[in-house]
Amino acid sequence: MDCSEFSWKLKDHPKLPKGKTVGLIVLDGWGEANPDQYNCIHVAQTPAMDSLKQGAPDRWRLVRAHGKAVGLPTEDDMGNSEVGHNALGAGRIYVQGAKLVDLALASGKIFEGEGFKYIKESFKAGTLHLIGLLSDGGVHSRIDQLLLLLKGASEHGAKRIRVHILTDGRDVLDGSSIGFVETLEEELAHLREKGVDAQVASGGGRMYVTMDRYENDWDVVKRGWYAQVLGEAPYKFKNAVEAVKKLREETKANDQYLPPFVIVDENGKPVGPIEDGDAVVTFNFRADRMVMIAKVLEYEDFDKFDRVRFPKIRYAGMLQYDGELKLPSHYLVSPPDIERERMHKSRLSIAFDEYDWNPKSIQFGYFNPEMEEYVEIPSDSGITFNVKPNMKALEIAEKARDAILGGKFHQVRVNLPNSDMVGHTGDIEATIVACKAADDGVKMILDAIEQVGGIYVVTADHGNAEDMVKRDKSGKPLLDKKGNIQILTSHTLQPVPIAIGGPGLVPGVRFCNDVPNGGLANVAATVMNLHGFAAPSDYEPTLIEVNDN
Ligand SMILES: O=C(O)[C@H](O)COP(=O)(O)O
Ligand SMILES: [Mn+2]
Ligand SMILES: [Mn+2]
Repeated sequence: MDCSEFSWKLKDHPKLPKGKTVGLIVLDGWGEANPDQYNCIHVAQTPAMDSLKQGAPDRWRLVRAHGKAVGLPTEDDMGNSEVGHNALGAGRIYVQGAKLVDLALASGKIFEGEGFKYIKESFKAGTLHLIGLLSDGGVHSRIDQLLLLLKGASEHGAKRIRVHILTDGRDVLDGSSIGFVETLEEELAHLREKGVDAQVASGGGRMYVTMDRYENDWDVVKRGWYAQVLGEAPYKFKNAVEAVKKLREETKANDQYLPPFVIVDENGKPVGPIEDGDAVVTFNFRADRMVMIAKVLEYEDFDKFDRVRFPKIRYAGMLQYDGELKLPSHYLVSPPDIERERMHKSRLSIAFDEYDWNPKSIQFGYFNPEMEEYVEIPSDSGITFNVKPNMKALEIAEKARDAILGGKFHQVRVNLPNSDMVGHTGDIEATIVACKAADDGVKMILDAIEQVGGIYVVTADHGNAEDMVKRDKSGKPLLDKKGNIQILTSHTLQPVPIAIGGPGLVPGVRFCNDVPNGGLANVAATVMNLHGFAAPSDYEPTLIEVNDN
């Protein structure tokens, strides 16, 4: 784009007025699916969301929130917060991290880039360590990418490789980690046949080891540091398959929460602590749960916990995880270059500290600090969210309500996390409570919009709570070997609702019929219209039209 021609200024919408307060609610993990007992949104009392659906048929519709509509490689890829919020904020479909890594691996360019050249310098004298989430979930990482990376690294000179695994059970079925470790072990055995000294060195469950986010709990990262770098953990095993099987049995922990372990040799010595001169790659492409470990691995000055030993390593991320902090400074694949959202309106964003549209899930930061404010409501830490499924929905809704009534902002947007965070625990009863809590929050915010004569937009970033069971192709719940239903802790491929309304909405506004495959990326243009602006021409088209009759 020629910068001299570019202007952030948006054109006026030909028909829609400016000056209305727009309340934008993103329900986290709230999709639309068949109504049955495993659809927690259906089972829960959700009068506010029900009334939006039943109230005005041309102001409620579904939009796509998975697969190619949000820049993911295939239609089998479920949506997630990062890609969903990116699409919502960017108004266009950008190829996301998963696909960028696929392309770089397929073309081999990943091994020619600056990041790989940098770590390669350690291959002669040092060990290559790969740390990341071991599953095929495709949200944070993918095992097939790890296997290609292992193969490519060994072909490019890595002679000693150690893998530090984080078991999933959140984006994939609980218990599936055993199979993923077996697959990894097979590949490591192949490498060993070819003369590469390759082994798993440590591990632990993703929610308990390493993959914390937004500095919620540094102990999570510290446990990982001890296992991966210092070679110290409460559990020691000779091999990783045995480790995962035994820990699941003995501690009754699920894959997400397995305690940290290290692999030791016949003499009880850890096989792969990270030492001076080694190379380290964190192979997750998604950023949010990698920023903290990137800081620990990269920052000279660090005071969140005592690292005991800070090895001199060459470290690269799969992607750069934080564009503002330029963290890590070396990376194998460039992240999506998402243009900043264009919105010249004052706004308040309120989020539970797990997510937000902006700035954390994407690398935007403040557009204009004088016109924006971000509010974070701290989450409960140290518990799984099924214990307190109401979470902070009430506090979030009250903040949003007060901001709307206060009249300082043109736009107040809010993320209600309950259905997603509790849905990930796989606890169906608790998820039903969570959906009701989110709906209560919606009601409070819609009431405030009503009072100020504003406009609301209610949507979601991806599905989760609307389907809590793994199904066969015909939609029938799948049973495990013991005859129990297989609980689905992950997101889904389902579309999500979007509803508009409020006293400030011009009566003729409705969803148009000519965007039948509309997705989350179409929401930005829609919201711009509701603020009285036309969207830029390169945006995905608006979902609304104004009927003058
Ligand atoms: O990181 C997580 O919690 C899950 O892998 C995905 O959930 P999210 O995309 O809603 O964050
Ligand atoms: Mn989400
Ligand atoms: Mn989620």
